[in-house]
Amino acid sequence: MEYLLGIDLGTSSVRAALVGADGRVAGIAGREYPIQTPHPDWAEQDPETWWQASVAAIRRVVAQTGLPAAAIRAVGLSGQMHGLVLLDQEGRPLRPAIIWPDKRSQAQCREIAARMDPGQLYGITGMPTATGLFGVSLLWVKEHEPQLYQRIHTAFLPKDFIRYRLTREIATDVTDGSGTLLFDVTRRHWSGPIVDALELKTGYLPAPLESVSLAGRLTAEAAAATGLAAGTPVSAGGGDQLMGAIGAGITAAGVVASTIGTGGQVFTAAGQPLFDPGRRIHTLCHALPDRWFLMGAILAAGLSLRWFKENFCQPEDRDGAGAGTGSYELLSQAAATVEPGAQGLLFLPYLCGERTPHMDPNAKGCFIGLSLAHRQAHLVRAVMEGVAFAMKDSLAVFAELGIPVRTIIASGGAARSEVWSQIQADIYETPVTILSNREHSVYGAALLAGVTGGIFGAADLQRLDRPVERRIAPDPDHAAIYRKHYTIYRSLYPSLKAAFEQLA
Ligand SMILES: Nc1ncnc2c1ncn2[C@@H]1O[C@H](COP(=O)(O)OP(=O)(O)O)[C@@H](O)[C@H]1O
Ligand SMILES: O=C(CO)[C@@H](O)[C@H](O)COP(=O)(O)O
Repeated sequence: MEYLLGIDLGTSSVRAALVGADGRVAGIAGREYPIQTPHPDWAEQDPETWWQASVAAIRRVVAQTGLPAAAIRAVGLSGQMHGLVLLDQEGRPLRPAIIWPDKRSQAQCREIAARMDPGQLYGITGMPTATGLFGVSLLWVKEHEPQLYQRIHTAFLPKDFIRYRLTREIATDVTDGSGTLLFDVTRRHWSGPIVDALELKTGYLPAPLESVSLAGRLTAEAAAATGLAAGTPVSAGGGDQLMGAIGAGITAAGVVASTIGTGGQVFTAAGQPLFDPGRRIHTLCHALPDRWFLMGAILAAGLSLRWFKENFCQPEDRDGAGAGTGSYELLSQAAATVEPGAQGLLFLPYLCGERTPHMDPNAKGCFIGLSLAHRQAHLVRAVMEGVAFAMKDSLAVFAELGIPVRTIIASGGAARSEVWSQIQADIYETPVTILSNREHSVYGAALLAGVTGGIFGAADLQRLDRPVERRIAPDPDHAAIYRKHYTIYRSLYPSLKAAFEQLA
């Protein structure tokens, strides 16, 4: 049988998966790396570290499956979105990549709003202006590192660096391009008027390919490093959420994803670009050439629970052997002992500011309603519920815009927890489905490589069987409690906005 290799360059780790021509995952391996914060608001990663981690993950998954390199028909790429990677003329990184959680560029956001009407900008890009977006970070580099800016030969996105090291081809794709704030999402190309208005250049922006396109072939140098065969085709690939959509089969209206990983995303597919007059959702190019992608994104989703665990749950952290998953299991068990509503306790998960729906880098995390009755388990449950309320805000925007929500597919680390999955179904008031294969992004990257490599047709991606692990129905009694709490939750941000600004 022939196999496809998917690589997903995440924010915390890179994952490599081998998928057979029958659509089954033969093996998966990962390698973690840190986020550097040389200043409190900064978030950077070293592209060379990404490459070394990718090589290690590829070698590990190939060794695990024992497959010969010749059996791998094509390589596909998925990656964390919005980050800025800058190369010099020799193809060397000019500086660490500035990645999506970075918040240094608030002044540039204001400057962009002064240079271009925000409604007009959103109408072209489909992106609300926010710190951490490629275009905003690029403007920061131009203003703060002008000498380095002059030496930019290539500006592209995180997974593009991995493709470059595999093939030595400089390229990007429409899905990642459409997350930059410099892209015309309807025309699926860089926007000349925006680049001109921000006094940037187009010369260093690679032509955007459709995700299924062949972007290059593995060089002898990359073959030696990875153990793969020289000449193996490599597809353009795309942003991790878009590859996740391919992996989970989200290619038509009505099927919606709720992903609670480090960040959280609610997304679906559409036959045409759709723009939110409130500029709360992101409209991106879908990985299928005739489709678009509508997404609400929250910043501290799983990250909120991780923050709580690491700072306030030392015994659980220790008892879970520090392995991450074990300690989350203990917290899930604790949350399950508490009634829905956490005895009147609410949590706002704005630990890093917020994107959808508030688009406010100054928003702050809060527990509201604390009393002497509350124990640690109540706080854990409130964190899980607060994250689900924040995700429901995106579903509420979808409802307002007439975007249908018939099925919700949950994924990310939170879908490993029975209690958190039930909380999602109860708060969304919609059944939640969990697929057996939870690694949607790396799986989607491999499937798309199958189209590039000629194993699948694009239509097969939609038809492929995606076995269901479980379906969770909302509990009507819980839903009634959460409906009341959600009304209170929604009233809190407007009441606290001014205080958040003063605390910033
Ligand atoms: N067993 C679990 N129970 C509850 N939450 C979990 C569990 N495992 C992971 N998580 C949550 O998922 C988050 C990690 O999600 P994951 O999708 O693995 O990360 P990434 O965003 O790096 O891909 C953690 O921060 C945690 O909040
Ligand atoms: O910011 C977004 C989407 O807008 C994220 O999708 C990032 O692309 C990183 O995702 P993870 O590495 O947390 O899965």
